[in-house]
Amino acid sequence: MNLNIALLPGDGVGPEVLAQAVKCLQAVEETFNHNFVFKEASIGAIAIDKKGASLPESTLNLCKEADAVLLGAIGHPKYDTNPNSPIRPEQGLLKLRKELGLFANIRPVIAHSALVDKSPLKKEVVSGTDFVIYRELTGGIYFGEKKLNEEGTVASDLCEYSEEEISRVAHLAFKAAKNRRGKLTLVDKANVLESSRLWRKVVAKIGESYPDVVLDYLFVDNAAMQIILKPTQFDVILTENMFGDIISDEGSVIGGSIGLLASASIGEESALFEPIHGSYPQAMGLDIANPIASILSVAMLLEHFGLIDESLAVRNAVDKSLKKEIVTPDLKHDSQYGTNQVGDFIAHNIVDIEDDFSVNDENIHLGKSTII
Ligand SMILES: NC(=O)c1ccc[n+]([C@@H]2O[C@H](COP(=O)([O-])OP(=O)(O)OC[C@H]3O[C@@H](n4cnc5c(N)ncnc54)[C@H](O)[C@@H]3O)[C@@H](O)[C@H]2O)c1
Ligand SMILES: CC(C)[C@H](C(=O)O)[C@@H](O)C(=O)O
Ligand SMILES: [Mg+2]
Repeated sequence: MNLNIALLPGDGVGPEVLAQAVKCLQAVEETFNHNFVFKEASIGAIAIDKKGASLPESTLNLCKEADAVLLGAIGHPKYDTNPNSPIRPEQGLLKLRKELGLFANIRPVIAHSALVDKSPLKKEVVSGTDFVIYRELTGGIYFGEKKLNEEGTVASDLCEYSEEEISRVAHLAFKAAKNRRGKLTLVDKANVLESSRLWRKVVAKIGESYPDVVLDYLFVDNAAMQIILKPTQFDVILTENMFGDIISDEGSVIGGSIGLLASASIGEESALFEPIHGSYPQAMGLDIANPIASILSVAMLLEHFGLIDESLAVRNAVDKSLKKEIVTPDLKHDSQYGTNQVGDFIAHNIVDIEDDFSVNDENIHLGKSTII
């Protein structure tokens, strides 16, 4: 397959983890005889420094022309410590999501069997966790009207949703639930918010056309508790933009590190793949950031294009690194392995499943558990 892939390394550890993802894509390209063309562009704080804009026009155009976008991370402490800065790295990512129409953000949360002792939660709580969050990505409070009065003493952010915005992501979530274990949980705050009540109405109506899927509802405060109390109860979680942002970072604790959680952002015509974590500025240049979230984003990219064996090959290589404990210090505090070595190990272990006799049933299950 020929694929044009736009690479946006971004800030902090973004370039370091993205480099490992690219190594893996190159290994897939070679092993399975594909042709991937990579073109790089800037976004975030580095783009502000270089071009005066967090999403330069040239970057946006490159992403629009590409088959897929692979992003590292954005964000810089000089903006985090100055929230009043009129120009911010995050604006670049939000604008990119909006311009590409990436309305569904898919974030799988899986407790890998080799890591159940690494979570701060008890092994018996996290074992068997396998759910996926469908987060609406281009609406809600992130994109509603923002106001600040002249004195700078009163501010507001509007949380607005239309039926159409809810239904397009809901359909994707129901389809995923149908292909998984048949359960969808809508997470909202319908006891308080009008927008959440609209979510319930629209999702309940759509649910009627998915009779194989059991739909239930949780208020977000309770959901935040249930996710760490009994994560195995979840299959697909559907939620609005901000709740999805928050509960996905919370969910990452289950697997042992946020450095493991990948995501796919899907639109009608574009798709972007990125770790859920940020630019982790404290780790920049130290070769300690976990590259697996970025590498598993590659697995999701390959699945998106129907390259299932290829995706499985990436997942199996990740699996091998976890089982052999070739991992970064977030998963093993005295680990001798850095970002680059973990990336090298995984890339070198990407083999066609038909030639890999070490693959066992668990690998195959893990490979197929992320349906996008
Ligand atoms: N999609 C994105 O690019 C994205 C996402 C979240 C935050 N951000 C931005 O990133 C900057 C830093 O934000 P933050 O500190 O709140 O969140 P962060 O995700 O960058 O880091 C939070 C903590 O998570 C852990 N962590 C993150 N990535 C890791 C990795 N690859 N390996 C191991 N551990 C990892 C570290 O303990 C870190 O202290 C901010 O500017 C923020 O706006 C960007
Ligand atoms: C950086 C920020 C705008 C972003 C978000 O809130 O969506 C991040 O936290 C994420 O989860 O991708
Ligand atoms: Mg986030």
